[in-house]
Amino acid sequence: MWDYVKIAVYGVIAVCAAIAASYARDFAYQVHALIVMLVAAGLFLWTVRRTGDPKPAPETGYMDDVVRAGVIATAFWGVIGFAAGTFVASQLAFPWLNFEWAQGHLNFGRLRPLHTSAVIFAFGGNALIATSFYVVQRTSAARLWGGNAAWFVFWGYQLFIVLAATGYVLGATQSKEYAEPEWYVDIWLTIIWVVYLAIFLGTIFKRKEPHIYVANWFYLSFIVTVAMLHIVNNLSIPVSIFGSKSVQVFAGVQDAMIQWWYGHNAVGFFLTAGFLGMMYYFVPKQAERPVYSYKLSIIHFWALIFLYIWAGPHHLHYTALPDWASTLGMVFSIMLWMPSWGGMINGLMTLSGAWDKLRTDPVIRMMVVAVGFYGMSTFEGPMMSIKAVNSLSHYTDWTIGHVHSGALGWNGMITFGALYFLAPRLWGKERLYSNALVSWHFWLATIGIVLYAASMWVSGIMEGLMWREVDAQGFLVNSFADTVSAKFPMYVVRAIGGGLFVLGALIMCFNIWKTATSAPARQPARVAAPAE
Ligand code: HEM
Ligand code: HEM
Ligand SMILES: [Cu+2]
Repeated sequence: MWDYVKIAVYGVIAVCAAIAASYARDFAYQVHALIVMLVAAGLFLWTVRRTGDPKPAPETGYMDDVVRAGVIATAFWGVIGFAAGTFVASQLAFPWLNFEWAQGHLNFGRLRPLHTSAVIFAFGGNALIATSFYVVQRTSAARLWGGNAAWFVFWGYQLFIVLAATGYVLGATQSKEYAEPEWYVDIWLTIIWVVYLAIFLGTIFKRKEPHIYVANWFYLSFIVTVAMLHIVNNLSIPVSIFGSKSVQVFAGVQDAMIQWWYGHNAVGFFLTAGFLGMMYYFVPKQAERPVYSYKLSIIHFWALIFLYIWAGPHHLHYTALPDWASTLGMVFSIMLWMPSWGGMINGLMTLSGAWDKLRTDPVIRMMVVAVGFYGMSTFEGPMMSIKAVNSLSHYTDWTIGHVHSGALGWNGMITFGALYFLAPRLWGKERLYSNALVSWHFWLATIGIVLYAASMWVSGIMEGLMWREVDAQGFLVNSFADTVSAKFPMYVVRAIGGGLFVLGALIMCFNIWKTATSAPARQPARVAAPAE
């Protein structure tokens, strides 16, 4: 019965998508309609062929297939996103890489959002979904709630990524940073996100462990807040149901404020709270030590989520935003330093009594560097939010350096650590294929980050100072083009740093692949064990 419902739904979607493709008012919309049509038609055929097959007995252990798929997707999108980053970095250094034949598709303007979405949503998002599914099952001693709904979230999310990425290259964008996808892609993501929330909550409700471990608090705040941010920032009215263009509901300074309320809290809840959930599970597990202070974890959780939500206006200093709002954002940003460092201290001190592991275990080294970069970028952020500092740093590469010390150092390294933790366990292996390769990855990535951050500090502060330099008569000394050409060496260094980072990620893919295929096996424990 259920199969027939599915067949009918897939069939209707495929037909509607075909109609939409034929009425499409723009090329991006048409391509998207065709992609949806093909996916729905494929699912239709697949379901038809399997209808009436005897159903396998329902599994009872932890649901790890979807986590395995998530690990592969994270590594895959990571390489794509880092490579895209290295390419756009090279385009800034060598403008001829904006090939004439690819104008309007593969030039910097089109590829930049492709990079940001690939790393944040495809790499980071898959890492968050996969690890949250793993962690919530282990800490609740319960199988994921909702059965195959987890697969819907996984594949639905990949479809979202493909629609977003192809949209950018074909020019469908609502021009809001980190929220570029157009209205129908936003609606699709909303549906996936609601199912994701249901699975996560459902698993927590049916937990056998009375206590809800703090990592789950962080994951939950990430899921709930991202839902809220996504819906409010994407309120828009499509120009036509058959076209990708839409018009934002908010306008002017209200739109800017909503956008940066979203943008800042995307950092706060997507790139921070979710990844803290990761830290709170994987660092203690890898170090084989309990969390340093459970009390601190609760205090810094509430302080963090309460403070983050007010800090958005620090992205709009010296704009049409009222002065008081900008001051409010600055004050909350400075206060945010405290809970951020509370989290960092809790992560680092979890190693107390196990510091020797830094010498022997490259995975724990990766996690410690991640937490260190988290501390650095959450010190730098509050400093940059001070209006006087921001008047220098804003619009410069300093911001880009800040972004990437958080993104590469914190998000990247903690994810690599989690993947290295997960790979042997998910594929039932005794250990990783090679710890030496983890060490190689560690050093390549660390040197890459240092080259990236250092070159951007130099270039950012230099261009900021060049822009404000005036002569005795009060005339500007430098033209804009002077500042651009002065940045050339730093741009080359940054691109080299990016290249090292990609190389490290490729080594990780190789290591995980070899772990899955040829590391010595271990007896897999597939039944739900007590919370671990
Ligand atoms: C190989 C690694 C990477 C390289 C070479 C790289 C390079 C770049 C470049 C060249 C830009 C554009 C800067 C500009 O417009 O001046 C950029 C922007 C950005 N990247 Fe990356 N990136 C890398 C990895 C990552 C990762 C892992 C993340 C996030 C998890 C990330 C997040 C971002 C964000 C959020 C922006 C926009 C920053 C802003 O608008 O202020 N990047 N990246
Ligand atoms: C206490 C924590 C933090 C504070 C107060 C903070 C503050 C700031 C400030 C003031 C800016 C510059 C705004 C501008 O001049 O345009 C900024 C930009 C940015 N920060 Fe942070 N930051 C923090 C942590 C982080 C972390 C941990 C990450 C990444 C994981 C991050 C990612 C970003 C991104 C992506 C931007 C660029 C936004 C854009 O213009 O596109 N921040 N942050
Ligand atoms: Cu912010």
